[in-house]
Amino acid sequence: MPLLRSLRGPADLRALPVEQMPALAAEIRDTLVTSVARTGGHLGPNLGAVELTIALHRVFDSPREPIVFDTGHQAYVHKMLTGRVEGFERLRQRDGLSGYPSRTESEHDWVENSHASTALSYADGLAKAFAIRGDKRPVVAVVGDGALTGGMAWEALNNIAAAQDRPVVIVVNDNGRSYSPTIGGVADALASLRLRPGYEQALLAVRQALHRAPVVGSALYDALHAIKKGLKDVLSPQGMFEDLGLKYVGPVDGHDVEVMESALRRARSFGGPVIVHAVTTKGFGYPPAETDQIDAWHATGVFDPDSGASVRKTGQAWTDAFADELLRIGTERADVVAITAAMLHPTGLAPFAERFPERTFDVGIAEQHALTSAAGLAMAGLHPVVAVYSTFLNRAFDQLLMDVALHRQPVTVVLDRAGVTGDDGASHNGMWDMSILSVVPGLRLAAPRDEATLREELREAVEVTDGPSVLRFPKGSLPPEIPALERRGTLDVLRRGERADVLLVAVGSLVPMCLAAAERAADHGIEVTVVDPRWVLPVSPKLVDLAAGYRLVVTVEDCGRAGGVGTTLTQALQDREIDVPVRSMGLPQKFFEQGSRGQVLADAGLTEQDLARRIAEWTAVLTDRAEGLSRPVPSPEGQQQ
Ligand SMILES: Cc1ncc(C[n+]2csc(CCOP(=O)(O)OP(=O)(O)O)c2C)c(N)n1
Ligand SMILES: CC(=O)[C@@H](O)[C@H](O)COP(=O)(O)O
Ligand SMILES: [Mg+2]
Repeated sequence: MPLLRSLRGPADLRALPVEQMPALAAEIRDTLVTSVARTGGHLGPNLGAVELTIALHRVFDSPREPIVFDTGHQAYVHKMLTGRVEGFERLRQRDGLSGYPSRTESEHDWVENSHASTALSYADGLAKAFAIRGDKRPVVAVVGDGALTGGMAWEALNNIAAAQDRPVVIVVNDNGRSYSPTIGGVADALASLRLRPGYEQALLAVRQALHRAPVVGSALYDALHAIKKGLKDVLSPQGMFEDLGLKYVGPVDGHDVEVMESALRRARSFGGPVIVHAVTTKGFGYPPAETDQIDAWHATGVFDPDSGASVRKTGQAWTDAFADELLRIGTERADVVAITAAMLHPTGLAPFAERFPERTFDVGIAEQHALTSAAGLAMAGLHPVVAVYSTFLNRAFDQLLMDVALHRQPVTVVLDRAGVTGDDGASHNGMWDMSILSVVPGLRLAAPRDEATLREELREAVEVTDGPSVLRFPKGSLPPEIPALERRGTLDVLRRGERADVLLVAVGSLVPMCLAAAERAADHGIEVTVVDPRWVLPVSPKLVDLAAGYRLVVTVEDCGRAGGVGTTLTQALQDREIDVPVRSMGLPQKFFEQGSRGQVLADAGLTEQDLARRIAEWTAVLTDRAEGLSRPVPSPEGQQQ
């Protein structure tokens, strides 16, 4: 039986001789490539964490001694070694294996949030709790060099370094990259440490040489001890970590299990906070992932394992349209600058960066800094465009509220992956932005429905000069163009019902579904007018005027219902003392298990069938309450004829 599938858990792994580890690593690597080729996933990061994870589970007794993975996208090997290798057939799929650690999957998994730079804070908390209970077990955190550029990581390090008797082993998995090469002073400091010969390597080489030399017994021990002391003085570099009061072990070859084990055992023996600096290569052992476009192998779709060629071609993506329009704007306006939080390619800023390198800033995985730095750029007369995934904006809410909006600074935030993303699980769905941003005074938010409105609304956003403007669009391919019948202020009328039965306010990516549902409703004699508000914040007075003429208003959004368009429109109607009933459809405030976008939207009842049925139910209730539904279609200015 192959070695990997013979392991029931870490105890079996620890029982194997270290000489078998290269064979096990090769098997794991082969399983990663063949499996992720079928499902898609984070191949590059996991190929880089094979030996490191094997060594961790041979030195530490998970789950009793917690191993916390930062971001968690590199925990596939951890899952394989903790009894879940069979689950990779359905990686990132509904009822399959999560692409991140999952507490419901295994007691070995502690943290399932995929937002970076959190692991050290969890480790700090765990270590403090153990210390309070007089428990001396160590806590291990695996943090990437990218995640180490996030502010929380340094807040945690500041705390971890404060207690020299709390055993926290921090494994820095340093492959020099987030998606792209990691930027900034932290990256440079790691690079300078990385370039120095590793104490562990040298020690292992000396030990192997001595074992071959005619030296035995105490003479061997004395020689080794003397050499270790000498090596330590010469090779063990001083660095930023030791200045902080953290012991430092490394740099060590993160692809050599024996060396990693030695380093981890030494770190464990300290009994206090210690950094093990593992040097790895993203995509290690699979040439396509090591050579061309390493960015692309960070999170890959389905591919041919033999050639590395991507198998599934998708249509033009929302991101591409944004990238192209921003580039055009950048050629027209020298004051427009771009900011990314270590995701230049995924957020579509690469073309802008290529053309305007001096106007593009990669701040590392530091969204909070990105927003406040953008406020600074704006205060000096520029117009920053900050491109982040919707879910990652959450951590920069206060910066957007107080550093940008309070100061009425013209910053444009572009939220890619807004709405349900699905296969990256609960912490990746962009389902929070319209809820949290609806409370920001002076903020304008647009939700384009197609390429034309994306380009148009991006241009409108960068024209805003007295506060933040936000654009949100989903992951994936663009829909066909959706023309408007007419424009009223900022809103587009997309379909006109014969009677003022129902006004359907369709937001962004769900417009096609709403139009289809309106046709279904019409088949049952219910007349539905469909409008796209385009700018959902602030609520358009034209929308309020229009809504006043209908018997029922239904809002549909790919975002949490709390604080969404349904809520803000209801409040706007109340403020005008207009008593038209509003029914809002959106995502329930819950954490969705991984699945396809379609599956999660269906779970939330956001399908044309569900929407048509709900409209029929609501109108039936209203019919029971009132004498009939039909009202004359309101005149263009929204008043009754
Ligand atoms: C707050 C936050 N911003 C952005 C991301 C997107 N993201 C996922 S992994 C990753 C790069 C992580 O780099 P590193 O920590 O070095 O791990 P590696 O992939 O190199 O192993 C980024 C930016 C995220 N998960 N969380
Ligand atoms: C782990 C992480 O946050 C990202 O790598 C995430 O997987 C985004 O994937 P997409 O870019 O495919 O949406
Ligand atoms: Mg990295």
